Amino acid sequence: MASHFMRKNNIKFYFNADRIYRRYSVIASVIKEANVGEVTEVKGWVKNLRVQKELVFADISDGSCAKKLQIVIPKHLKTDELTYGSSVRVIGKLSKSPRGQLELAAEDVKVLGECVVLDGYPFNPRTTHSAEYIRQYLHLRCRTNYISALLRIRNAVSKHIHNYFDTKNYLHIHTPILTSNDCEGAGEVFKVLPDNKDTIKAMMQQDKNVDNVYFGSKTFLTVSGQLHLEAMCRGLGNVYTLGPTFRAENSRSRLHLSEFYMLEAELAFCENLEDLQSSIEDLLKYIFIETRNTNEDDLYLIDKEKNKPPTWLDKKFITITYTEAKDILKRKGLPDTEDGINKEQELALVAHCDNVPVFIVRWPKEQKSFYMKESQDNTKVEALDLLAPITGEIVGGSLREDDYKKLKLKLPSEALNWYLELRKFGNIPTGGYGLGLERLLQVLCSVPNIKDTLPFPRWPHNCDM
Ligand SMILES: NC(=O)C[C@H](N)C(=O)O
Repeated sequence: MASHFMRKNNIKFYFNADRIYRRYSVIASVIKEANVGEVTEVKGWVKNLRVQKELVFADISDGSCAKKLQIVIPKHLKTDELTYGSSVRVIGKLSKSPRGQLELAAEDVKVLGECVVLDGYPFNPRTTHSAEYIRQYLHLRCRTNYISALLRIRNAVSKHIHNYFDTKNYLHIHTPILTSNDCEGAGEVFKVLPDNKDTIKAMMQQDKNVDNVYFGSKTFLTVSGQLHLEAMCRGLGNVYTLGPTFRAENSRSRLHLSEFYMLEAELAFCENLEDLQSSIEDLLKYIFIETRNTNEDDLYLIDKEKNKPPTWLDKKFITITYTEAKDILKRKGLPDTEDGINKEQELALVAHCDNVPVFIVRWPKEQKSFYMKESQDNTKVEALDLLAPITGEIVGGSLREDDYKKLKLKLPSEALNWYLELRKFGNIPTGGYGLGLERLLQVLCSVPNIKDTLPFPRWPHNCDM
């Protein structure tokens, strides 16, 4: 449509026979700049449509922010294709509504993509759809307020994480996704094999064991980048990674995914759990505060009642030992479990602490992984779990065993000799932790089901697209 353009203050303006208008801007910047009087082009999806006698009011959103822009359309510009859910391009003059809200008085409206609601479009502006209902439409659900707000917050949180570590001088390390180690030893690895007959045939001529055909040893999707981070930490200092992580756990619970994003940090020269704890607490508070600053509207869109700042933001996190935690649970009369602390018990402990996050420290060594440092009482390890409201466990971490002889005895496989060797050459004490990004989002936004915190969740029998 536009035949020429010109620039003013580095903004492109198009002009054709009868009008000059500012070229397409996302709604976030149109609202932010609020240039009343300017003729502007916007594009987006119709979220609401109210047809009145002379005018049609359409709320348009384009995903760039939580807010919608109201478009005021003279009746003669309304076509049959302009319906709820359709995508549109509108040119109009920005003005203030009688209530002082920014709106666009449409001069030109073009439907870019029709949306035939009767043809099976699953959403409807007059219905409040449940999260379960929306979850059936993974390919369309980013059009809903709930999911779009969560995905904008997810984007912001990952930026805040990188900013935080950048200001603290940590190096961001890309740890591998394909690996031969099962860091946690919990039997939850996905095995990777080539899906190509010729490759398999050629490889099998060298090695008859089908498990070993690809890289010469069993290959898994990573369950944790920790061991690789530990290697990097002994040369680069403080390091972290934020990437996809996989667990073949046969669980469909509201807290589990087969593929999730884990933030893992490894702290150089870290000699006690208290230092590890204060760095976790500092990070979490930073993310919560920053996200409230950057995404207040999105938090409000998700749930204006529940998403008030948590009461614990200005309180110190609580610390109790594993033994004390077990005593508390006993006094509360919860059935005892020999092996660790289950979800119900985790949430009971958080409630006991007035919903302030609580570190459970010094765990029985047989319950934890081989790499954890033995406590002075050698039945325990210097490990921590951080429990939070909604999810229970949100962070797991430990000091790492730095005694060569002890580690050698606990090493689960010779394939990890490289890891053992780190203790031989200029070793340093380190500690680190892993924080699941999706669980963090659950706590931050009060989201009951983890499957709503990422675009395409994977869980057993659910990997169709
Ligand atoms: N980096 C960490 O300490 C996290 C730990 N490896 C886990 O997966 O729980």
